[in-house]
Amino acid sequence: GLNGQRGWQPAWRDATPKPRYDAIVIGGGGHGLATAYYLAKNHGITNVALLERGWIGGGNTGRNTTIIRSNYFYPQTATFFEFSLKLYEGLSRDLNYNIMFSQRGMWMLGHDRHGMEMLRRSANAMRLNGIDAELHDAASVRSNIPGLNENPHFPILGGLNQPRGGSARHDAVAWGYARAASALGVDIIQNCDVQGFLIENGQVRGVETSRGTMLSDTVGMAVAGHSSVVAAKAGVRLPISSYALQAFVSEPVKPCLDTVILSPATGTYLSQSDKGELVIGAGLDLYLSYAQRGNLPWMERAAAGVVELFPAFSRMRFLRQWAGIVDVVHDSTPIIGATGLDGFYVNCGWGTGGFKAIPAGGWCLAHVMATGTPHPLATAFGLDRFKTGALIDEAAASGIAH
Ligand SMILES: Cc1cc2nc3c(=O)[nH]c(=O)nc-3n(C[C@H](O)[C@H](O)[C@H](O)COP(=O)(O)OP(=O)(O)OC[C@H]3O[C@@H](n4cnc5c(N)ncnc54)[C@H](O)[C@@H]3O)c2cc1C
Ligand SMILES: CSCC(=O)[O-]
Repeated sequence: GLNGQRGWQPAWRDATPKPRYDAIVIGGGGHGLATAYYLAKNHGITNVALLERGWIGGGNTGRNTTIIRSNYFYPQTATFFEFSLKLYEGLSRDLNYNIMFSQRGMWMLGHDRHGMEMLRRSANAMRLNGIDAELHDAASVRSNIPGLNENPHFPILGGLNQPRGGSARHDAVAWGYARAASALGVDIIQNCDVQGFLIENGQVRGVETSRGTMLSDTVGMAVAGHSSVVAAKAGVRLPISSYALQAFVSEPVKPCLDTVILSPATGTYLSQSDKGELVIGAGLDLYLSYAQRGNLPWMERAAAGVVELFPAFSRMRFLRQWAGIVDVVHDSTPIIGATGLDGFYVNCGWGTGGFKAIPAGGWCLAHVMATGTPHPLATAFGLDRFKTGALIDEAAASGIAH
């Protein structure tokens, strides 16, 4: 076995449910796993159960196109996503697990004067928030990204680069948090579907699951596209609509693209994985759905967008296509915090852009579960903003998938 241990050691204990925990986290994606880890690491709460109805990382965290960036507009969101990026920068060391975070830069392309105006606005907002941002003219974009098309339909007028942006291996983020949380005492419990809540006088007392009842006065939920469905079991309504967001990978080829590109006008974003596949994203399905599968119209549109940018890729073949169910909210800003049911807290509303938020999202959900008060970075992300109207409209920065 490894390091002289007896036999093969799993990365995390496949724990047997206990009747009572100090905290329960529902959802074995990145946000749930990070929450469980930070409950133990930051707050010393180790008698924690992480409940996942399938396998950890099987939801959006294992299905996304892995773009990490922090080019948001408003101080609240820019500060939050920049904190997340900073956590990502030290995460392999913190978890002692190589998440393969590659700060290869992240380019947003400007194809017309409106697009360039948006990029200038984004760059100014980033610099005002102390975030690295570089505006480039067309010649500089082309010198940094060889092979871009001379395309009259989508001319390259310029681009915004965030040099510290990039991508990471999504499975490794989930597995790294799971292994580190398990080592601190967290019970990782897979194949455990949360089917109901125990509630007494407005206070959560536990959950009913496919593997029995587990008691706790503190329950956190991070289930992304299934947030409305699960919260409804606790009598909590969330302003979330669930859509399928698709992604694709091509057959693996030799290294040909060494950065991350988002092209709002073509509705395409792409990078090249370490295995050599082009990782391609496109837009949301325009109808509500829980079907984690792709369809031909988006494949055609994604292929068209890639070829408009890189004609040389027109001979490549798609290898796989899939979808995840994303949790879209009206202002494209997350919801982290209390729900009105005492002891029950949520982390959701990430829509198409919550992979980059996993470290900070877990950090802040753990904080409010441990202390009962919102983390300073998440005070603006409360559910109450949908009553007060204090929305933070990040639709323009939250990704190009809307
Ligand atoms: C195709 C695609 C591309 C994307 N690209 C990017 C990107 O490039 N950059 C970026 O920042 N974001 C991106 N995202 C968004 C990002 O993937 C998500 O916002 C993020 O992964 C959400 O993490 P999570 O832990 O909240 O949810 P998930 O990883 O979906 O985990 C939720 C878990 O909850 C479990 N669950 C659900 N119901 C129950 C229940 N009743 N009981 C127990 N468990 C339950 C599910 O099985 C699931 O494993 C993309 C998403 C998709 C689908
Ligand atoms: C799915 S859009 C990717 C992102 O948020 O950078």
